[in-house]
Amino acid sequence: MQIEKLVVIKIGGNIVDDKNALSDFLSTFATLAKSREDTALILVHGGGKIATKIGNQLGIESKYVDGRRITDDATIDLVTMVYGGLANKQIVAQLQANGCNALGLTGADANIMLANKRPVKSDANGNPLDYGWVGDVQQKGVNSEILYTLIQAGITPVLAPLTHDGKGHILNTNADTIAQETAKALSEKFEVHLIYSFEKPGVLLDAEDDSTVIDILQPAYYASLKAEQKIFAGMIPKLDNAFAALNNGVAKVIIGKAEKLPLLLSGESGTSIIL
Ligand SMILES: Nc1ncnc2c1ncn2[C@@H]1O[C@H](COP(=O)(O)OP(=O)(O)O)[C@@H](O)[C@H]1O
Ligand SMILES: CC(=O)N[C@@H](CCC(=O)OP(=O)(O)O)C(=O)O
Repeated sequence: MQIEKLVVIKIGGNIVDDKNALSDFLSTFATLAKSREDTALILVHGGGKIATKIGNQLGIESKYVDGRRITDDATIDLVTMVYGGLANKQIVAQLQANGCNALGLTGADANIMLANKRPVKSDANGNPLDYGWVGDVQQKGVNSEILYTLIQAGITPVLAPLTHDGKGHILNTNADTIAQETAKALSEKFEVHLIYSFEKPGVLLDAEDDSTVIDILQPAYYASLKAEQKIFAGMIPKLDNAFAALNNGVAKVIIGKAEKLPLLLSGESGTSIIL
């Protein structure tokens, strides 16, 4: 059967770090990957929490500015090992165990994602802000041809949050951005849906109260909730990526609980992001 749809699913760091939640998620993911012949899946994983934990064990301190990790020389080695190795390969092995033919990739593999090292900027106080080895994906930096070929061959790509600069350096790129860029690039070839799955049931009116899920979020409402600081931290880059995806050809974006993956796909759970 012709593949007409693609769902890019991002799984957040708190699930990647929770053995039971991850194993349940991957079993459901594999079932979905096998069951819908006209729909392909790509999995993008985070892993920030594990990198922070292992960094602490190794004496490498984690520092974030605006939801992005400051990535010095020691940190890029750490995240290359954790995202490109431990997290990616454990996920791939579990998908294989569930009968899903997954292939784990960083952005350097098969030149999947080219990025530019983020230039040093000024912070709010006028001091230099150097993110280190953090990459912003280049325009047309996603190798959609190779992802398309893999999908057509029945392979499920599993993407780690690492890119490369084409000059031999690995760069650290937020996993929400990897998912958005992948979804955007492939929307030239498929109808693409983007799902941000994490430990909460959606975008919440009160981040501490799971019963306050916002069903539909549009840009003006987002701006006012952000101004009131009801949306903060990692949810800001996630939503910026969600709106960027919709503005660039992605058909649908849903944010919700990893446990509810089938219902997120059918739009029966989570927050729908709408322009
Ligand atoms: N309004 C909100 N609704 C839900 N989560 C929110 C909200 N505002 C901030 N957050 C925070 O954003 C986090 C999700 O972003 P992030 O930590 O980057 O997770 P992930 O690893 O899944 O991308 C949540 O765990 C929560 O603490
Ligand atoms: C540049 C940057 O911040 N990269 C992220 C990549 C991992 C990630 O995004 O993981 P989650 O989805 O679990 O947050 C980081 O190192 O934390």
